[in-house]
Amino acid sequence: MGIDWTRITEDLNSRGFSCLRNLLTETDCTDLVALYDEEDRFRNRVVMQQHGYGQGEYRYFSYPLPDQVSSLREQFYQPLSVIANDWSEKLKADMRYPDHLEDYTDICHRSGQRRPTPLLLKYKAGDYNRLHQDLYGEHVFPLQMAILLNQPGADFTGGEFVVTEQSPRMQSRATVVGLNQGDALIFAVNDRPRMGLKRMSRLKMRHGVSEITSGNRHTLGIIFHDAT
Ligand SMILES: O=C(O)CCC(=O)C(=O)O
Ligand SMILES: [Fe+2]
Repeated sequence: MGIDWTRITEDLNSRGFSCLRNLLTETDCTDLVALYDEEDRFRNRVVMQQHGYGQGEYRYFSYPLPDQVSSLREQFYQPLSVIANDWSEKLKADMRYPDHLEDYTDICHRSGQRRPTPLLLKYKAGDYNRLHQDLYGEHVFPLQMAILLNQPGADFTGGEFVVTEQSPRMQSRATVVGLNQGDALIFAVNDRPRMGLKRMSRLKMRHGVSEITSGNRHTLGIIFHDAT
C-alpha cells in the first residue's frame, strides 16, 4: 500500500498528528483483538484505575513481538526517524535517530530501556484514558502510532481519541480525531517544534480517550522507544 509521506510530514509539522486511513483490514484488526487473551504474548497487564491512568486495561507485548506488530514498528520507524531528526534539530536537542529501528533499539537497550512498549488496550463501557504522555525513560522517540481495532457506532460508542497541545504561556487546545476501524493515528509523544513568525517554539502534546459509552474498544499502540 502506498503511504503518502509528504502529507503525513506536513500534517505532523503543522498539527502534531496525522491520520492514516485503512492501514489495517477488518481481519487484521480482529486478529489483533484476539491476541489480547493470549496471556503468554505479554510481559505485563496494567489495570488503569490502579494507577490513576483512567479506567480500562492494557497489556505490553513481550519480545519477540508478534509479526504484525514488529513489521509495523519496523516499517514506520524509518520514515518517522527523518521527521524525528528534523524536530530534534529544530528543538536544539542532541539526539540523532539512526535510520534503522534495530540500531535505535540498541541505543535504548544499552541505556537500560530493555522492555518492549508496543501494547494492546481494552476499554469497556465507562472506561476512558486520561491525557498523558508515553515516556518510559531518558530515550524518547518523538512520534508514536495508535491503531483503532473496532468500529465506532457498530462495536462501541463514545471513546474518541483526543489530542491536546500546549503552547508556552497559553491554555491547551484539544482536538478530537475521528477514527474508524483500521485507521492509524501518528502523533507527537511530547514536544514538537512550531515555526513562528520570528522563531521556533516548543509545543507540548498529550493524548487520551474520552469515555466509552457502550460496547468494547481496543487499540494497538506502537511506541518506538523501549521502557526501563
Ligand atoms: O486507546 C487509544 O486510542 C489511546 C491509546 C494510547 O494511549 C496509546 O497508544 O499510547
Ligand atoms: Fe498513550
